[in-house]
Amino acid sequence: MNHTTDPQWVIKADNLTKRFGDFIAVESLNLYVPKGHIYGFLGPNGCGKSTTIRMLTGLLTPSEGNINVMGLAIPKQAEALRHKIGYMTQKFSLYDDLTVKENLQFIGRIYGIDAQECKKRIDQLQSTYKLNQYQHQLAGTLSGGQRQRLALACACLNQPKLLFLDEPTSAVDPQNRRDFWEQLFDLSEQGTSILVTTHYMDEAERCHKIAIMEKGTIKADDTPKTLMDNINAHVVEITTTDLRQLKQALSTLAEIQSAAQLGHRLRVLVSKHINDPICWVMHQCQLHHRPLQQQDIRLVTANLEDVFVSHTGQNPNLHKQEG
Ligand SMILES: Nc1ncnc2c1ncn2[C@@H]1O[C@H](COP(=O)(O)OP(=O)(O)OP(=O)(O)O)[C@@H](O)[C@H]1O
Repeated sequence: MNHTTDPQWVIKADNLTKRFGDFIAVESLNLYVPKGHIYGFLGPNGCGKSTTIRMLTGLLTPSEGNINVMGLAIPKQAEALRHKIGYMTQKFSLYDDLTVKENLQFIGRIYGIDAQECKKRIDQLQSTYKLNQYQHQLAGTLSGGQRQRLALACACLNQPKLLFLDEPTSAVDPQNRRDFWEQLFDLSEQGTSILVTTHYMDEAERCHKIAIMEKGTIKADDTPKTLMDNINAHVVEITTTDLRQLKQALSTLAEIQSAAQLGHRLRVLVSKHINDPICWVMHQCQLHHRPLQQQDIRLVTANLEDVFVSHTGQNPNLHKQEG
């Protein structure tokens, strides 16, 4: 593949592999992120998302493969890349014993931004990310949402054209997550491309494109809508009593990709090769002495969580709790 500057892609990774001893954390991964996109990176805990980001940002040397980020060959030109990107790590690398403003000033000095220009940008960022009233507060005393806004402000101080965000909303309430995504769309509109990892399906659905990763490889990548339209399963919902036992019974069948309870409903993914999933599920329930009425069962439209489960065999919310 030609690794000269290609305006269409902001990230191109070919055959990327990372081994830690005998363990393969990332295996022959190909990733293409179009310029201007918010690109979501999904996958269970430990599937290799952060390792991939660390290779893409030049912090970790791949065992094999080629990386080109914004026209730069990585890791060879990692130093040049550092000035062009922003990176918000999972732990929001803030200095707890510095104030909000001091954190921003410190980052400004690391980037070598001229003092007057830096002051202007800090004023702007503190205003954009609603940090003005906290500017003299120690970062260590901020709430989760405030820390997140400060971390994003720090990542944006050098006006990057590409942002890497590793689980940026994990400690943040729904309203703050919503506001955060509005800020991401503002950045996107201003021409910033964004690669963001998340375990939240509602966030994944907001992305222009997503990749679903499992055990070091990408299982699927496309727009959320295309992935939902082309899911390789029928999605069936059952409303009846004894859902726990029904779930146990259905889960043993090879044709059932997953069965998950949602309140009074059981959401079941049935293999696509079953022609009439309603009839087939009703028959299986009958065989397990749990007959269903026609009104107890219906075909529903796939959501992104169904897509995730069909590719990874796992429930994204379980990963969050385990993580
Ligand atoms: N320096 C290292 N040495 C050995 N193993 C490592 C190292 N860094 C990562 N790993 C392993 O590589 C695998 C992938 O880890 P990674 O942090 O990339 O996962 P992730 O998809 O980002 O997970 P999460 O969603 O929990 O953040 C894990 O099994 C992890 O233990």
